This record gives sequence, C-alpha cells and structure tokens, in this order.
Amino acid sequence: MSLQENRGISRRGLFGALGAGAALVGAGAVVGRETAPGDSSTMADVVEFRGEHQAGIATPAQDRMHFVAFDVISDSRDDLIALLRTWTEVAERMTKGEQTYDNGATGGEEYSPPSDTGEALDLAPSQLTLTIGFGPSLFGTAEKDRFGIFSKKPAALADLQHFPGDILDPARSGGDIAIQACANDPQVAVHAIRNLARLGTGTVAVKWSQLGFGRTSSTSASQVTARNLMGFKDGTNNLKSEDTSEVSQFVWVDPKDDQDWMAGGTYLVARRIRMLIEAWDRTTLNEQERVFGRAKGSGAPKGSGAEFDAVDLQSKGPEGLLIDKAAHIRLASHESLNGIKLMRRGYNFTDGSDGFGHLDAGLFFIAFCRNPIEQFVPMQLQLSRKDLLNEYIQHMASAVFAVPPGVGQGEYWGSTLFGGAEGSPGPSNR
Ligand SMILES: C=CC1=C(C)c2cc3[nH]c(cc4nc(cc5[nH]c(cc1n2)c(C)c5CCC(=O)O)C(CCC(=O)O)=C4C)c(C)c3C=C
Ligand SMILES: [Fe+2]
Repeated sequence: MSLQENRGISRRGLFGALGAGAALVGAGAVVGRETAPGDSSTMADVVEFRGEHQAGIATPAQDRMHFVAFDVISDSRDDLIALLRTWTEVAERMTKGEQTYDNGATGGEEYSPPSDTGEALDLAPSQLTLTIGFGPSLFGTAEKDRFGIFSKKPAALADLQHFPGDILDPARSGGDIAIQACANDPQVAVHAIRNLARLGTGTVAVKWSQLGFGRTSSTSASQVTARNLMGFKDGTNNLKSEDTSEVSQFVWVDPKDDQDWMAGGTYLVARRIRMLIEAWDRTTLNEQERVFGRAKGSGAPKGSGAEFDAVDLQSKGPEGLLIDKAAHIRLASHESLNGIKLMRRGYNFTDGSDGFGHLDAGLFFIAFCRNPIEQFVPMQLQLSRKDLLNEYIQHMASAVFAVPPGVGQGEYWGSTLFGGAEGSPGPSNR
C-alpha cells in the first residue's frame, strides 16, 4: 500500500477493517508485518494496548516518538486516579486509530471546543503505542505524601546520580509522570500526546517534551538496524524481544524484586545526549570507527566482516587490539560489565540550532531495565569515565521512571499502584 493510499483510510474505517484481527492477537502483539524504518506499509498496523506488559517496550520500535514528562499540579489523589482512568481509555482508543471520543473532532456542540483535536482524522493507527511511567517525585516524601504512595516507592526508583561530564538542564529533566508515544507517523504520535495533555488540564502540567525520529535501536530481530546521526548502525547488539529469557532477566521486574505493584513492569531511563556534530564531522573515518569499535558502512565489529558477527574483544592486528581499549562497544559490553545488559529504544533528535551556528542534535537515549541502579548506573559510570565517544557528546538531561505492568481488562494505568481497578466510571467527555 502506498503512503498516499494509506493516508486516505479513515482511522475509524481502518479499524473496522483491522478490528477483528487486532482483537485476536496476544499482549503487546503487532498486527501486520515489520519492515524497514520509514516503510509506509507498516503504517496501517495496530499494536495491542492491553496485555501482561505495556506496549512500547519490547514491541518493535517504531520510527517516530513524542515523549512528554508532566508534573502533577493537583494534591488530590482522586483527581489523579480519575485522570489515569480517563487517559487509559482514551489511549486505548487512539492506539486503535479511533478518535479520543466518538466523533469528538467534528460531532460535538457547535459552541464547545471539540473533544478531539482532529489532526489524526484520516490517518492510520501507525502502530501507535503509549507507555506510562511514574517518576521518583510522584511518590513524595514521608513528610509530604500527597498521594499516599510514599511507602510504595521502589528502592530502584531514585533520581540518577551525577555522572562525570554531565551538564544537566533541570527544566528538561525529571518529572512526576512520563508518557512515551511511538508511531510510524509523527502526526499520530503528536496527536496522542497533545490530547492526553489537553485532558490533563488542571491536574497535570507539561514539564518538558521531546520529539524523536529514526529509531536508533532495533528491539526485534525482524527489524533492520537504523543509523544514528553520527552515521553508524545503532542497535545491532541490543537485547531483542525474541530472546525472551534475556528480556525476562534484564527488562521485566520479577515479583520477588521489590514492590509487588511493579511485577511485570520495568524502569525507563531517558538521557538527552547532544552530539557535537560539527567536531564529529571533522573527524577522520578511521577515528570515527575507532570510537565505536565498528565499521561505519557494514556495522561489523572492527576486524570482522558482517554486522552481526560476534564481537571478539581480544582480537589483535599488527598494531594491537582491533577494538580500542576505550571503544564504546567494549566499555558498554556485558563482558566488561559483569554480564549487565539493558534494552535500548532511543531516537535521533534535531531541535534547530543553538544560536552559535551549531546544530542542536543528538540521541534521545531511552533504555528499559529491571533495575536502573544495578544496570544503567554501572554502565553509564564506565562510559562517562572512559568512553572515546565523550569527546563528541554531551549529556544534557536525565530522567528515570517506574513503568508499571501492562493493563488487563477493567484495569487502568497505575491500577496496581493505586488500586480499585474495577468499577471505572469511564472517561468524562472533556
Ligand atoms: C549507558 C548506556 C549507553 C549510552 C548512554 C549510550 C550512548 C550512545 N551510544 C551510541 C551509539 C552506539 N552504541 C552502540 C552500542 C551500545 N551502546 C550501549 C549503551 C549506551 N550507549 C550498549 C549496551 C551497546 C552494545 C554494546 C555491545 O554489547 O556490543 C553502538 C554499536 C551498535 C550496537 O550494538 O548498537 C553504537 C553505534 C551513541 C551515538 C550514544 C550517545 C549519543
Ligand atoms: Fe551506545
């Protein structure tokens, strides 16, 4: 199906055609086939919203992202729960390609604002996934426990420490609640976040947001590896959803780990990493490949022939180690980190220029892991101290969120934390 034809199918009409198939597939499953990033034939697909785990983590990474962090501006637990219930129902509708409310964009009162903003009318579901996470600040303190959840704060959920070289912007870091929208059409992702933010008026306020494109990590073996803005294939040696035992070991929180409500959930670490693109672009190909330890063209480990060849960190040439002792893939490898792995799911970004003639561009790094303190922190500590890449990057913002498990029928986002899954009053038509 061409892009043109695809865009011609209404979101409701398309769901009519796909609905039966979508209902039959399992948790987090994708209806349709997976192809190269940007291939328009993926745009008609629906990713199941309900399931054991939230979609948007181990489901195949889409090509576009809109990520938002909110602060909760109400002190009312009831208001927060009501919003989470509303968000859940509306999010599920949007992932199916439906409007936030039936006929919300054009069918309402002539003298009231429409209850759907309308820019996704006529667009396909585009594999939209919406994934929620709760930041450390949402849980308050023993003294100020505004939502009564301080005792449920997981030990693994703490603001990340300062790493060498960090120059973090507090206005672009942290947040009480995050929602990650991923889709193969940027307008679908933006529509979803915009409408969720609109529905949150009075209860939450947007703290920061980030748009991303060109997924920098494959999360499924069926995907081709995309390139980051440094021109390298990124995601080759990522955890892949097909490797279910490793995903269980490194991504999903086990019931024995910590807080019961997080079983089947995970933690999301976000880092806005600026690339010093102009310096990188003046660097020789030889040096660029030394930095990563891989060939720029094929993505193969240095000294090897093909992208997915096993990495031999000991292999030597006439001038010594083929993969430099400070190469990115050596320092980030599980061999150098006592077996640690995590699932990367980041995106490229460009946010114009910085007023000094430099592109404000880089990698919006996202990783999912079972315990950020035991996985992300040691990995980032090692990279921040020794990585050759540090000469060309700058960590500008940081956030961490507890991502609850997926929602079953009758449950809402966060119901394992706040309780009262059944008897939802349903969304008010705001
Ligand atoms: C703390 C974790 C990581 C940060 C931060 C990070 C930043 C970062 N990475 C690239 C580009 C590449 N990374 C690659 C591999 C790779 N990176 C991490 C972790 C972090 N990267 C891991 C765990 C790995 C896999 C290591 C291994 O076992 O081989 C690669 C190679 C291809 C691949 O396997 O994905 C590239 C390229 C950039 C540009 C960047 C910050 C801007
Ligand atoms: Fe990396």
